[in-house]
Amino acid sequence: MPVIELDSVSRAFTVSTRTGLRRTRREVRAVDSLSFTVEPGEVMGYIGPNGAGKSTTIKMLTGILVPTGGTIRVAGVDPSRHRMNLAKRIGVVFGQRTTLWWDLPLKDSYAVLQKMYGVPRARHRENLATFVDLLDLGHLLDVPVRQLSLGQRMRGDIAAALLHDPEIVYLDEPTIGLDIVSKARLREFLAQLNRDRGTTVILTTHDLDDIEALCSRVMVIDHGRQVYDGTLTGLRASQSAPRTLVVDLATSLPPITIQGATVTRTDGPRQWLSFPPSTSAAPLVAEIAARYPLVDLSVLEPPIEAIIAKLYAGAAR
Ligand SMILES: Nc1ncnc2c1ncn2[C@@H]1O[C@H](COP(=O)(O)OP(=O)(O)OP(=O)(O)O)[C@@H](O)[C@H]1O
Repeated sequence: MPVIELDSVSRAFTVSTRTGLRRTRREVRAVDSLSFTVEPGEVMGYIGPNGAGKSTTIKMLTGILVPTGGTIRVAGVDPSRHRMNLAKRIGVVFGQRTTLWWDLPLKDSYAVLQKMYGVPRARHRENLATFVDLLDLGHLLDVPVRQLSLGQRMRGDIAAALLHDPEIVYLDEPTIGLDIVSKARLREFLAQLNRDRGTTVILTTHDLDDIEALCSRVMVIDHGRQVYDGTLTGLRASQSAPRTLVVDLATSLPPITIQGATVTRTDGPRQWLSFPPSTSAAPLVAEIAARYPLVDLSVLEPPIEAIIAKLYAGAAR
């Protein structure tokens, strides 16, 4: 049974603008007839250009905002009507701002959260020990949040969002501003959380490496409407961006001729062959190996940034 269900969900805002003495009001449809379901344990990337409606969707899923149309169920309940009860079953991390108490040491914030959520002491201790270990928070527990670096604070925030064992976690730009090593560690942690605890994760990000590293499913929205829902592989195929087979031959040769692929570049014994996204590389490799002195090879996928840019541009048109 889905843990998240949206049926024709819309959210409109009335914005007023002033030109000279005239004030005009117009309606902005931040989310427009959105329908989708998420199964328990899924890790879904939720992406779209600026102003696409991602934060508005997440706010409706947490019950902060009420839809102006359609219905939402999260963990079986309407989020805006059961916001307090639902809070015990979800975790939220906003990369841009902390939910921790600025002047308190991390460990005091965690103690407050344990009381707020009514987490049994033994379970709290167990969870805290796990997250302190996995997120390397041991040396930071006595430090007031205001003194933490961005990466340290983010790790602290993620532990805070998970201490009450939520079934669903919404992460809004969790790796924003982090260095490469911190990003990699955070992604590893989230993957492990999903693997070990079956936590459902909805991840909003502009960092497509987050999506590549974590998400079995990606949903793209633009102007409040869904423009793609499926796997990353499917997304690549849908935009028909070609894949590239890079072959290293024993010697420099003129461009090789293979059915179903075209040489786009050569550099000494290395040649780049472009082939359609719907095709498997296996028969091409077999043919090249049979006819040419093949030493090594690799397959390059089209950069995901290029595919997303193409998709956004298409949706905008
Ligand atoms: N409280 C509000 N009042 C008026 N308009 C709003 C409000 N909140 C959002 N909007 C508008 O709704 C649209 C969607 O905004 P939203 O913040 O959901 O986008 P987003 O996809 O999260 O963008 P970003 O990637 O920039 O964070 C935008 O046009 C935004 O200006």
